[in-house]
Amino acid sequence: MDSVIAIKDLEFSYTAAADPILRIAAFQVKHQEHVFLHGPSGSGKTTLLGLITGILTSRRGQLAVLGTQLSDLSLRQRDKFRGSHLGYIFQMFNLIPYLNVEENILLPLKMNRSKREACPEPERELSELLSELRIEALRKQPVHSLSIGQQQRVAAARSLMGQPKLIVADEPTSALDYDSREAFLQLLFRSADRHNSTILFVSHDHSLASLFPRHVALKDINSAGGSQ
Ligand SMILES: Nc1ncnc2c1ncn2[C@@H]1O[C@H](COP(=O)(O)OP(=O)(O)OP(=O)(O)O)[C@@H](O)[C@H]1O
Repeated sequence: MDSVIAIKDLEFSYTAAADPILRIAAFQVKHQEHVFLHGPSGSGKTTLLGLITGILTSRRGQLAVLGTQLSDLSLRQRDKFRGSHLGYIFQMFNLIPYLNVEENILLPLKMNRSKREACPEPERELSELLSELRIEALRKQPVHSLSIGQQQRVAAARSLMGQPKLIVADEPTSALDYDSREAFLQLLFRSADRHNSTILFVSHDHSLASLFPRHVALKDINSAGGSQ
């Protein structure tokens, strides 16, 4: 299996009566690629990530992640699939505010058996991630006491915990200045490469594109009209 994401003739609208927001004839992401997907606000980036992570489902076309057709899975199976194989970083990070840094990073292992099994030495992996993302000194601090940049690195560490094959990131750097974003991405890339993880990173901020070996404009793969 060469493609981590394989889309063919995918079509999606939020309601049956509405015009499609996404109509994608073909889009593939290969193993260990770092892909930057950009498009203006409202163009459908988050919707596409919702489909790839199995939070949303499409009635038309094919969408395979790691060789599994998501439409073949029930809602419960999709939740399990996401927990087992994906790591994600969202705009608001979705950290649990009253837990400390290490508790947040270890959460994917608590929630998912496959990730637990992929990680026989959780303490060692935790220490490596804390060190790689330069947050060792913060490990016992509750996340609500951290700066945005620190929270972002905790979210990145959590997304890498349990060696997910695919990491999807939805504008996780929007609150940072350019230098901090670049430094964060370099850390994320290094950590992902060490874990052999593939990255799909979406943003409306085109200035980050040059940091990625492959960039894709959503409008170039999406033939639906919408607000692009
Ligand atoms: N739950 C929903 N129900 C109906 N329409 C929605 C829903 N979520 C998003 N949309 C619409 O789908 C379109 C695409 O939204 P989406 O959030 O995917 O865009 P985006 O490119 O991620 O935008 P941004 O960069 O602002 O986050 C927008 O027109 C939006 O209004």
